Amino acid sequence: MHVVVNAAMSADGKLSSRRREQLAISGDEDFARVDRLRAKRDAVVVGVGTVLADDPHLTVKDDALRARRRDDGRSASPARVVVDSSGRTPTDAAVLDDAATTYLCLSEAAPVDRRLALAERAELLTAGDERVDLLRAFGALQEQGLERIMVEGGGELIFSLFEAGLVDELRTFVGPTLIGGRDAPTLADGEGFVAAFPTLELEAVDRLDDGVLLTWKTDDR
Ligand SMILES: NC(=O)c1ccc[n+]([C@@H]2O[C@H](COP(=O)([O-])OP(=O)(O)OC[C@H]3O[C@@H](n4cnc5c(N)ncnc54)[C@H](O)[C@@H]3O)[C@@H](O)[C@H]2O)c1
Ligand SMILES: Nc1nc(=O)c(N)c(NC[C@H](O)[C@H](O)[C@H](O)COP(=O)(O)O)[nH]1
Repeated sequence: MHVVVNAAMSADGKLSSRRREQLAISGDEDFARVDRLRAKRDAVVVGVGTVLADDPHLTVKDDALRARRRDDGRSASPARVVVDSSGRTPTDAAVLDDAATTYLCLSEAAPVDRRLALAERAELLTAGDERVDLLRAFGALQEQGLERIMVEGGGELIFSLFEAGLVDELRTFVGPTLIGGRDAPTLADGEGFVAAFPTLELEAVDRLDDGVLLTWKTDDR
């Protein structure tokens, strides 16, 4: 399995404002790059915080990219995956439409009524007691044939994936804006590391829109 985390952040490292609403940090060029990256992957993963804040669709948008996937015998868009301990994904969320297969990674804490409501629209996987056990959940995704994984956020999930040692590559678009705010989500939130900080190796620096795309490889994979 190969896991690439992709996100856009402001010049001061925020993914959104303290209101946690969807905020376009990327410009057209970066969104087109994200679309090409999606088109190359087997699955696109987000945390439920991102579903609740952004209601993303996570599909490939460009017709030529969709057609190329179909020509290769694949679905037009990769599978979508939501990491959602207690099944908070709304049943009318855009990721649950029929544009692609969707997996919900739940924990044992997800109530039965939520499971029943969501099972009609998604494949349910369970790993972990209170929170989703990401090592087990990603192992289950691999068993489904999902090898090339892209993670699109948010900050809580990204931190946990680094903590679990699951990240191979990190791509961050740093946009020309400053958001600020101690409560605004950053690229990696969660508890934070105090020792054994994951180290990264810089692979590429590319100017894009009015910002910069940084491509990093992780050292410990
Ligand atoms: N700029 C970008 O590229 C970008 C991308 C995605 C999201 N965002 C923004 O980020 C914010 C949402 O991010 P977030 O950090 O609140 O939520 P998130 O998307 O990271 O989801 C976190 C939630 O996932 C669930 N979860 C289950 N198991 C988990 C585990 N082991 N580790 C971590 N989470 C687990 C928990 O309910 C947790 O609250 C929104 O403001 C959104 O607009 C920005
Ligand atoms: N690359 C990127 N640049 C941004 O400026 C931004 N805000 C996001 N945020 C990721 C988030 O999850 C978005 O909501 C989905 O990228 C939307 O995906 P859709 O168009 O609905 O398929 N991602």
